[in-house]
Amino acid sequence: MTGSSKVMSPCEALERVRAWQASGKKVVFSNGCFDLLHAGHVEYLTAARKLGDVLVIGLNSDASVRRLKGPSRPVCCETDRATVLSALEVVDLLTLFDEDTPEELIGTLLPDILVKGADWAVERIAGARAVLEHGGAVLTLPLLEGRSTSGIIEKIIQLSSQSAHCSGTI
Ligand SMILES: Nc1ncnc2c1ncn2[C@@H]1O[C@H](COP(=O)(O)OP(=O)(O)OP(=O)(O)O)[C@@H](O)[C@H]1O
Ligand SMILES: O=P(O)(O)O[C@@H]1O[C@H]([C@H](O)CO)[C@@H](O)[C@H](O)[C@@H]1O
Repeated sequence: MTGSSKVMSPCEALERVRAWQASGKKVVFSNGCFDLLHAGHVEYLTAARKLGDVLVIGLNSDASVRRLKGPSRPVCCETDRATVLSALEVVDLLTLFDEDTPEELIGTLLPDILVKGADWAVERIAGARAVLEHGGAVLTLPLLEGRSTSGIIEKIIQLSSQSAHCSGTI
């Protein structure tokens, strides 16, 4: 499917997930803000996809990201974040959620495998209980050290203040 056709409403996503599961496919789910995509995201999503047959992403809406990461975030709007993520070959389906956590979405979709990066302890992962109670698995994947969206933002801020000093504008 092309990028845009991978982006669906939660209802459409549920239909697709149930159809995949009915045909014996293992559905992997992960969620996140995915603001400025970096190599850690790509490696993690590639590894997540290999855990099953299809990868479904729950993407935080702009309002959700703002509540979680502060008023200056996200840098990229939800439409752009969805476009970038769904262009990755390893992503099979993407749906937005507006809540603070994907608890409700995961409880509805009931994926076979729920994955987050190792920055999240399993007991803190939203939706873990529902997936485990339904016989699924909850896993964390290693982080690619030194990569983060906030780190990229910090680096840009530092570089711009250095260039401002050099040009004498501050
Ligand atoms: N360096 C990394 N290596 C592997 N996985 C990562 C890495 N950074 C984030 N992830 C995973 O990617 C998903 C999305 O995380 P998120 O969008 O918060 O990335 P981030 O770079 O940590 O952003 P921020 O710095 O704004 O918190 C999460 O499941 C997280 O565990
Ligand atoms: O991009 P992040 O900050 O890794 O994504 C968050 O993950 C939270 C996690 O699933 C623990 O619950 C989730 O609650 C939050 O909505 C973001 O997706």
